[in-house]
Amino acid sequence: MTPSARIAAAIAVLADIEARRRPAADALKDWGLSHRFAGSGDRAAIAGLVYDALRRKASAAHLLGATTSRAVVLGMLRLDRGLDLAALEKLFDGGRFAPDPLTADERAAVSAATDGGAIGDAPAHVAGDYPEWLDLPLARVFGDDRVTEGRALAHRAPLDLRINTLAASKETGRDANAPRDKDALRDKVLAELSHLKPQPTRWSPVGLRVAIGADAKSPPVHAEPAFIKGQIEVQDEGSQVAALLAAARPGEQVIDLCAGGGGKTLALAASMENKGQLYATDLDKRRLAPIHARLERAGVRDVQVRTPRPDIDVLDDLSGRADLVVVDAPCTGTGTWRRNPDAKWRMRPGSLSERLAQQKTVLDRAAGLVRPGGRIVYVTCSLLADENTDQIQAFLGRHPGFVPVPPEKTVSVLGDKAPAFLDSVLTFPEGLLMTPRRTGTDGFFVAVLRREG
Ligand SMILES: C[S@@+](CC[C@H](N)C(=O)[O-])C[C@H]1O[C@@H](n2cnc3c(N)ncnc32)[C@H](O)[C@@H]1O
Repeated sequence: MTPSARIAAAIAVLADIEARRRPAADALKDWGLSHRFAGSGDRAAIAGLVYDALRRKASAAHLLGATTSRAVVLGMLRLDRGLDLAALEKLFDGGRFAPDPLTADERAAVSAATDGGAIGDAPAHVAGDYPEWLDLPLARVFGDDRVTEGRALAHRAPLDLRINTLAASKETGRDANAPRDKDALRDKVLAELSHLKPQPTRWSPVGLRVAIGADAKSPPVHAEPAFIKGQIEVQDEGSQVAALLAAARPGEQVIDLCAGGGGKTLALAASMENKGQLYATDLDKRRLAPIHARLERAGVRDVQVRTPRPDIDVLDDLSGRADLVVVDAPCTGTGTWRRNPDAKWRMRPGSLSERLAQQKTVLDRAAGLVRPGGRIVYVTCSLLADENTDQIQAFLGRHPGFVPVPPEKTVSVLGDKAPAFLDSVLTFPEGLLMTPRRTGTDGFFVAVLRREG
């Protein structure tokens, strides 16, 4: 397909998303099924256009003074990809598979935008590309910075990988993860993945980052020998750091209460160097199911999966015994808008209240599992105070035996990176917040709560 035809296809897919209020992934899949001639490169490019347009939906529509899919794609190409009038006229040339030529109004609008994507006097939620109803909640956390925070959330996310240090002992046969074995593994993985040009991540000592171009597909990491051998996992650096901040130590009794597919469980198991006991559970057994294969592949030996059962508390025997309970809570996911731009516009106030109730339930359950002197680590991938600091304040009100550990202490596990990390995050008495703008990661809130002995 020509670049123009790909743009026309992206406009059609966006129109379908809007008209039928359906998820972008479904609309893209249907488009692929009804256009079987399109190759994988075409599909990736069209998906890239659709997701980038969703990322910049409000500012692009504002630039063009219209909310049609055509306006949003055109605005995105100008604001996000920096195409000037001449380049856009070449693409919108009215050819057989191309979008219609630009109108006089469209030409004027795209010419008015400055390079770098500024759009003048737009209100904060438009310039920051987020739903208007979230302006007040975001202003509460970020103040005037909410526009730049929103802009950073409207960029494409890189692909982050976590090196599984447990694979080092699998390779060497030695039980302990000696630092030299870990270094050797990292060098080996870097060499094996050199075609992806990975770079070490800024904060996580076990992270690698792969940049993804505008029209490029995410590389098929699952087919890499390093992945098959359990040496790498796909995990955003923010999620890696959240797991590191939990500071699970070898020999501890740790519960991962919202384990889902096991992303954090695997990282916690690596911190524990396969020593101690990690219990993984989730409310939803379907979400938990993939964890078994992932644990196997990663060479994790110290995890017991406790699959939920109706009318039975599968953690009953652990009451008041855990050194650490990790609550990777269900949340609105506002910190992951870079990866899910579709979710940004689909989010409704009702889903926030639902998540708040779930967070309260799961935090209260965690409180009953921690031993005196033990800790709860509460994590969300949300930016909203209601789900983060407010939720923790309310918890502390209900459970006066817990105290928050100050972020200055929590970050010490990052070693020599701790001071710069602390300067980058937003800190609160209850915890800390990473954001794409501040830490280059997805948005993650982390609170550590110690049960007094
Ligand atoms: C953010 S996801 C977990 C992601 C996972 N930890 C990972 O790193 O891949 C939140 C999880 O909480 C689970 N959940 C919701 N309410 C729960 C509850 N009351 N108890 C336990 N898990 C719950 C959901 O099913 C969902 O899998």
